[in-house]
Formats: sequence, structure tokens, C-alpha cells
Amino acid sequence: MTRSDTAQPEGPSGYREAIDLEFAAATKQYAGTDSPAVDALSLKVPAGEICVLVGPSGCGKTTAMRMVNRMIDITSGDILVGGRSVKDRDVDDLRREIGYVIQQIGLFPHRTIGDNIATVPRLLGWDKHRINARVEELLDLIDLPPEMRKRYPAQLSGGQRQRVGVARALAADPPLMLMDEPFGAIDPINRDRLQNEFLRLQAVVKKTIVFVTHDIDEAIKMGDRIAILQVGGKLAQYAPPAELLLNPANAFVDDFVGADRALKRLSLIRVSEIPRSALGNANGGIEIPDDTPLRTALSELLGRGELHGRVVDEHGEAVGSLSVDAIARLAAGERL
Ligand SMILES: Nc1ncnc2c1ncn2[C@@H]1O[C@H](COP(=O)(O)OP(=O)(O)OP(=O)(O)O)[C@@H](O)[C@H]1O
Repeated sequence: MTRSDTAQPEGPSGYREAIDLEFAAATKQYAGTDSPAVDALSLKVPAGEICVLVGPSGCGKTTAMRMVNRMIDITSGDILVGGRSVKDRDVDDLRREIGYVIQQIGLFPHRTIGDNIATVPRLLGWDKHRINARVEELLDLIDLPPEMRKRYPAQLSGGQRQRVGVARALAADPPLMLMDEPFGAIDPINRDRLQNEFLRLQAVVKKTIVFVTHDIDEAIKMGDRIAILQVGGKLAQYAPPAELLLNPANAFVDDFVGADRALKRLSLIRVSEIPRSALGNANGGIEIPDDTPLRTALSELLGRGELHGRVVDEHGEAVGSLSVDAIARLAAGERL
């Protein structure tokens, strides 16, 4: 294998370009079953975006994801990675382009963290120096101290192990990542932290990602686009989170996103996104930094029994005032 076949040109920094992914009427019907587990799924994931597959248990999320790296064969239709059918690809070659992260992580217990992260680069025949540099870079990226590379998985917390799982999947810099309930086994507080950390990481590495979850809140937080599947593997709606919350395509989606979808929508909008001209004149009230999500601003206002707050920019300058009433109108989908 030549260098050009593998991830980065030389050690750290500089990421490989992400690639598009397309499901084209991809269908899976398991042998001995009457109906498809995934039924003519068609959707496009633009390069560098996170597509979340979400839906109730058994709706075909994992099946859809595993057809991408051919862990499951496609019955009919196709899946294109970077414009090429996965069916025409050598399976090993294809999988080298696709990072895979699962809930139970699957770290090798008798190998150090460093060796775990280095698994794929070793398979690709990178030299020692390059592997070493890459492991250091990834530990830094996932915010683990360099000395952790010598530890074994059992000597890490669940959250740290999960981060190592992500680092291992990123090691050979694959343009596409599949993540199957990656944070599913983590407690809610650490889960929130890992999600934030992962989003920060994604802002740097900009991979094309398919992310499976059954948790609609996680989908809204992580997805650039969300595909909601119904049992029977039928796509109910594919849209960016805000659109999904504002215009659910049918009763199933409406029900699945939940009764508090107006509030969920508020968590996607920051105060800074409201046109300044729509803010009232700044006067008293509590201070609301303009990078605050509207849902947080609303809780702060209500929690303190205030009807208005003073919006301040990153320099602490007051730029206007925001009322509970204005937030309520935004929640209802009105433009200010
Ligand atoms: N190997 C198999 N043989 C037959 N049926 C299968 C097989 N694997 C999955 N199924 C069925 O296909 C459907 C979709 O399963 P899949 O695991 O993709 O759903 P899921 O949405 O990921 O579910 P969960 O959220 O519970 O993990 C289910 O009805 C499941 O029982």
C-alpha cells in the first residue's frame, strides 16, 4: 500500500476531505421475514454533515447504518459513498474509509490506550514515528492527557473509554463515520458533556457522520439533519432539526418529537440570532449574554420572575432587551 492510499499525508494536522453519502432506495429484507426492515430508504447526506437516524426500537436504524459498510448486504437499491456504489467496492477497502463507533466501544482490554488508538494505522502499515504523532494528536483532540496512552481500558472511566473509541475510529482519518448509539451507555450528565465535546471535535474534523440514536433530544442536538424512521423501515421525514420541530410531516413525527417541541426549538436558537432591530430598548432586568440559547434565557427569566432581560454582547455592552412574550412568539414559529 502506498502512502497516498492512507489517511493523512504525514502525521498530524490537515484532515482528509469528507465525502457525500447517498441512500438510493436502499432496502433490506432479512431472510425468512415477510416485510423489509428498511424499505426503499432514499436520502442524501452532504459531505461534512451529521445525519441522525432516529426512531422507535426495531424501525431499522442499525440495519440502515450497517448496510453502509456492508456489515449487512443490501437486498435492493443502492448506497453511494463519495458517488460510488458500496456494492462495487472491495469490503476491506470500503471499511478502511469508514470509522465505526458502537455503544459497547469494543476496546481491546489487554492493549494500552495508545495501542488501541493505533490499531488501524498499524494495519495500514504507517511507520512508528507517524503512528506515535497521530496517537498524541488524537489524545489531545479528545482532551485526554498524553500519559493516559500507557493505561489499559479498565483503568479509564466509561466516558473516557468512549472518547478513546471515537479517537480510534478517527485514527486513520476516515472521511465517513458511522456511530451507533455511541453515548447510549453513559449517564445523562457525562452524556451531555461527551455530546458537546464531540460537536466541538466535529467542528474541527468535519466528517460525514451517520449517527444512530433512539433519543429525539440527542438527535436534535447532534444532527445537521434528522431522518425519522417508522417501524417497517420507512422514512417518515428527513429535515434539519428546526424544520422538523416546526413542520412535522405527519402525526407520527409530531408524536415522536413530543409535545414540548416548541421548547426544543428554542434550544436551537441563540439570542444573537434574533435581529437586533427586533429587540426592545435596553433597560433594567437580568443580563442575558447573546450566546445564550433561547430556552435557557426563558428559564432564567421565568425562574427569576422577570418579564424582560437586558441582552449583552461579548464585550458586555447592552444591545437591547428581550421579553418572555417575544420568546413565546418565536417558540410558536413566528418571525420577529
Ligand atoms: N438478522 C436478522 N434477521 C431477521 N430480522 C432481523 C435481523 N436483524 C434485525 N432484524 C429485524 O429487523 C428490524 C430492524 O432491526 P434494527 O436492529 O435495524 O432496528 P433498530 O431501529 O436499530 O432497533 P433498536 O433501536 O431496538 O436497536 C427489527 O424488526 C428486527 O427484529
